[in-house]
Amino acid sequence: MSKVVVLKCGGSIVDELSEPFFGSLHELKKQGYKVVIVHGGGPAINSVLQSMNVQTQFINGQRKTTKQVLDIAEMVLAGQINKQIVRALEQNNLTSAGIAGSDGGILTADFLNEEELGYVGQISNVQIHLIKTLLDGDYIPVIAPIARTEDHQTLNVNADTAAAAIASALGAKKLLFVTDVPGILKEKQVINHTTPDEIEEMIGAGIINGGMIPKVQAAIKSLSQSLKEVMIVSGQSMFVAEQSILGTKITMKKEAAFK
Ligand SMILES: Nc1ncnc2c1ncn2[C@@H]1O[C@H](COP(=O)(O)OP(=O)(O)O)[C@@H](O)[C@H]1O
Ligand SMILES: CC(=O)N[C@@H](CCC(=O)OP(=O)(O)O)C(=O)O
Repeated sequence: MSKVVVLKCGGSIVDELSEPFFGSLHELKKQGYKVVIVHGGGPAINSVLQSMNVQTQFINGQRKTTKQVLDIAEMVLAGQINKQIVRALEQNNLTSAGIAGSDGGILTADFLNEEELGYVGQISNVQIHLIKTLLDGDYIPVIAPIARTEDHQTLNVNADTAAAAIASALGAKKLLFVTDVPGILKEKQVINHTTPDEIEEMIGAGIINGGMIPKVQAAIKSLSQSLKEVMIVSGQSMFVAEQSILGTKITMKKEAAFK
């Protein structure tokens, strides 16, 4: 298959995707990339839960998911947010098809920690057939982070983790986390380039915290021979500009970035 780029579109930014974001997608397609979008929707789930007076809690970046929370998460992710992104892409002349990771057997998962987290999945297998079929038809697959167990129980999956697993399974050349900050920030400055070792130090020092933690952890886990760099970029700026991508680049080692 031709070159694939996976974009993880954070829930923090889905309402604010702007002209430069769609311009970047057109630019990637022009450069010969097939684009896959995996999206989150944490803030939208929070607001529905709040309107229903249901308490919600995160443990290490994973939402504690009771049966009631699972139903709401699936409704918001695979319904509201998924369709919102497809509509925005179509409005910007990008043909797309919205699906969930639970469709076509894409994401199989085990319970991550049933006792502590409830219906939260840890991905055990990715089946890429449906994604490839859509890419072959020139659709941008837009994937909600919902998985199934081997015996068909639906599970809620952190979207950063889902994007990294899908990028690995597709042998993607690029994985970009599109979020509401222009990259990893240190003393209010964007770090242009960093490595897993430096990231561990920044987590230890509290420089990287909250929602940035599952993102950088997923990024590190996905680095491989085929996926040599992962980017964290803003959904409000053009992240593909004159062949170079703006944001924070994560590679195994510093030198690798200049090869
Ligand atoms: N060092 C850091 N640099 C940038 N953002 C950080 C950092 N540490 C924590 N964050 C937080 O991570 C957030 C992005 O993660 P998150 O809210 O989960 O977004 P998304 O919905 O896009 O996944 C930022 O808005 C910021 O508040
Ligand atoms: C298990 C788990 O935490 N699932 C996430 C799925 C959505 C998500 O990850 O959305 P963001 O990318 O906006 O954070 C949740 O319920 O919020």
